Amino acid sequence: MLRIDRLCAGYAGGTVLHEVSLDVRAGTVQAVVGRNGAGKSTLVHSVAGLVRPYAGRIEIGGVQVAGRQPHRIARSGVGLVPQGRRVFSRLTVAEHLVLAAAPWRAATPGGEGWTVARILELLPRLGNRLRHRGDQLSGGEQQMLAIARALLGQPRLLLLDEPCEGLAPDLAARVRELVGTLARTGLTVLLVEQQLRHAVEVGDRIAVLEYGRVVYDRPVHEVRADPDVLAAMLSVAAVPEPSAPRPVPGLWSDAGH
Ligand SMILES: Nc1ncnc2c1ncn2[C@@H]1O[C@H](COP(=O)(O)OP(=O)(O)OP(=O)(O)O)[C@@H](O)[C@H]1O
Repeated sequence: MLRIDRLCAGYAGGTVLHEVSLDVRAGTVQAVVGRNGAGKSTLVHSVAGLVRPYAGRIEIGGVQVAGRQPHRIARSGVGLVPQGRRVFSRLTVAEHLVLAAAPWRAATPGGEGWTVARILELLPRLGNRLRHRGDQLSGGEQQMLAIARALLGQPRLLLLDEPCEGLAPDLAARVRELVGTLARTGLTVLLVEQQLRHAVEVGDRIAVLEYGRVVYDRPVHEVRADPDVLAAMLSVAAVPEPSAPRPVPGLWSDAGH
């Protein structure tokens, strides 16, 4: 569904991604792990059209999109959940959802797509926060909103850039659970994670990016079955858990967890 072939990309300062290739099957989660500065966000931004590749191909559903404008890539079915959530501090949850569900993005008449109602069914906590502004939400709620906003664009491919960053461990686990749920609806997911042990919880394939190069890319069962590889990769990707002051109970539903 997503095929990245020998992608080279970077900034005025130099090349960040060196001939990166990945093949992501429809309805699967491809996790990409790597240290700070390995090029994970640059990869995600290249697929979303925010960074213009120097060379290589990016095919989505067989269509080459590398170098296209970001809005064209979004309309071809790519949703981005950016690092740091990027919700608007002054807009309410309802306003975010209304904007994201703009008419040109409306779900298909057959009801196949994501609607606000379906989103609120999946993430009921957002329904109780409709009048809250972005800056009044917890980190977990902001993350849910960022995912909801991306889903309302009716993506076939969802790009998630470190969605668990800065979340308490239990909330981070729920985000990964949600990612798994979304993949089971048929969505294809490219998930950037810093920690391998989190990536293996949800990824169908795990790739490791080091200094802008894919140094490892295998199905998750092979990663799990090979403790030596796991240890080596953990030393690549291991970073401490983000410290969070306290968990927020009942974030995902009013019935608590
Ligand atoms: N807009 C930019 N202009 C110039 N250099 C950039 C820009 N964005 C990122 N870089 C550089 O590109 C390299 C890769 O950064 P990138 O953000 O892709 O890494 P990352 O793996 O996502 O890191 P992190 O885990 O910290 O988000 C880094 O050296 C970074 O300083």
